[in-house]
Amino acid sequence: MVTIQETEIIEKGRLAKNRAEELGRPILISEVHQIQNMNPLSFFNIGKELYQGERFFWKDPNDEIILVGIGISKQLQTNDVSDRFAYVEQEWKTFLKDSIVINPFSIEGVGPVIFGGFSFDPMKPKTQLWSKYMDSMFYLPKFLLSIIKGQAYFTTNIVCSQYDDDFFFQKMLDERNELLRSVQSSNSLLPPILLETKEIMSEEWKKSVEKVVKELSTGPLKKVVLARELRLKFENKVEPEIVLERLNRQQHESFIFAFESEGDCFIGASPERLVKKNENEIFSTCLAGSISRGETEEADRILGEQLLNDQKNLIEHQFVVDMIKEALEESCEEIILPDRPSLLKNRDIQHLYTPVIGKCTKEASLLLLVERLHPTPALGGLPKKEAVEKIRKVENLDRGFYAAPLGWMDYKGNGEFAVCIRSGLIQGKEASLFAGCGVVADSDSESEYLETGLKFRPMLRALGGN
Ligand SMILES: C=C(O[C@H]1C=CC=C(C(=O)O)[C@@H]1O)C(=O)O
Ligand SMILES: [Mg+2]
Repeated sequence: MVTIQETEIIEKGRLAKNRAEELGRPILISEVHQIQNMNPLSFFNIGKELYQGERFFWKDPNDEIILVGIGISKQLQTNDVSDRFAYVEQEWKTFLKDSIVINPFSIEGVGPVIFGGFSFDPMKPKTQLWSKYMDSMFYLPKFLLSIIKGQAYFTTNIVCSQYDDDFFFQKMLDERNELLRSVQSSNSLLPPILLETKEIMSEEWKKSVEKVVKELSTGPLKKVVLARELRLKFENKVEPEIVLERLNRQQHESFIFAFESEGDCFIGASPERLVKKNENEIFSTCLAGSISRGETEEADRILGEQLLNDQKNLIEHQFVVDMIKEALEESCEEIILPDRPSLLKNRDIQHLYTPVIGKCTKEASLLLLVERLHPTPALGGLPKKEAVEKIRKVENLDRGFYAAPLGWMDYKGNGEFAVCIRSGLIQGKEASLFAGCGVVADSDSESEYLETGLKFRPMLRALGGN
């Protein structure tokens, strides 16, 4: 059992209350404790009863940073399309001002950390599908479990107003202790039973790929990523906890994420980083160009070789490399990347992969980098603006958070965002899965269709499909 004994919260709470009174606005108190290790999935599960719809889960491919948030102590969100990145940045800064942070550890990902993201295209008319999610949406959790390079930390965030008394702080601490006490209880959840899989407008989708291919050889567009949807029906309500546990097991070398909102859950296992910032160190990833995995080691190696030498895929990949390099050049003093892609192999698919590292200038904040990079031509196309407009026009899909940046940022400005592909939206007894592919002048609609089929597999398997 995990317990947190000593606590400064009550004492500092009085200080925060006075500060709130003086300034006439709520003040954040955040307290960090080092704790014994606990299973992050079990921690996510115990929030189920009291905090469903108010949880998030994040794990990077190397297990270096795992974050699980439960309860919402503050939301930063807007549907205003202008300057949404700067808006979140500004709101977060303002909110942190005058806060009281009790954190003896100088490591990333502990203390006040917000988690969330930005929808793919705020200009695309919203449908019912994503009605529970805003275009920019972040949570500061009440309770955050951070497992950083194997060591567990627990952050309690309390937003206190001038009207809060000792009783209020004691209540939060009781809530925390209750939560930590129940970590060991295991719940028996029903695995999803898939009843129906429906491809949404797949023939129309192939036609739009063909149409875009024709335009690519004549107009200014060089690449457009087109996505499609699978709608699934289940016998019972799908439990995100089980899906998360399976994704974590089946796609362990990916970013594993879940982001709940009012009963819906956006969830997935993405192999693609958008950007990570640790002080002035920047890491990004170019991932585009795909082929299937082989049944045997030899067959797999041959497929990999084929991909590494395939002109269509190399071009599809190079657009991403050029754009990411250019976007980072604006804010980085130094950028290092290999001159040829290597292979990144996931369970169902292999990709062309180019990692990028850089050293950014002082002015470059994480969200500024996210704004510059999103969407890379692995998700949008090239040129960026024209490609996004094309997608808005021809795609019969409300992408919502699919292919969008989702991740975390701490109070020191460090953080990481993944590109949320290989993902789906769970809604009670139904779910939508999304997959897209880079359409270039040499694309063939049937092969692109099959490629998206491979990209549905990780989510389908985790949801009990084949
Ligand atoms: C858009 C997706 O994948 C991107 C990432 C890697 C390879 C891709 C490709 O080869 O087309 C896509 O650009 C998706 O999985 O939905
Ligand atoms: Mg492709």
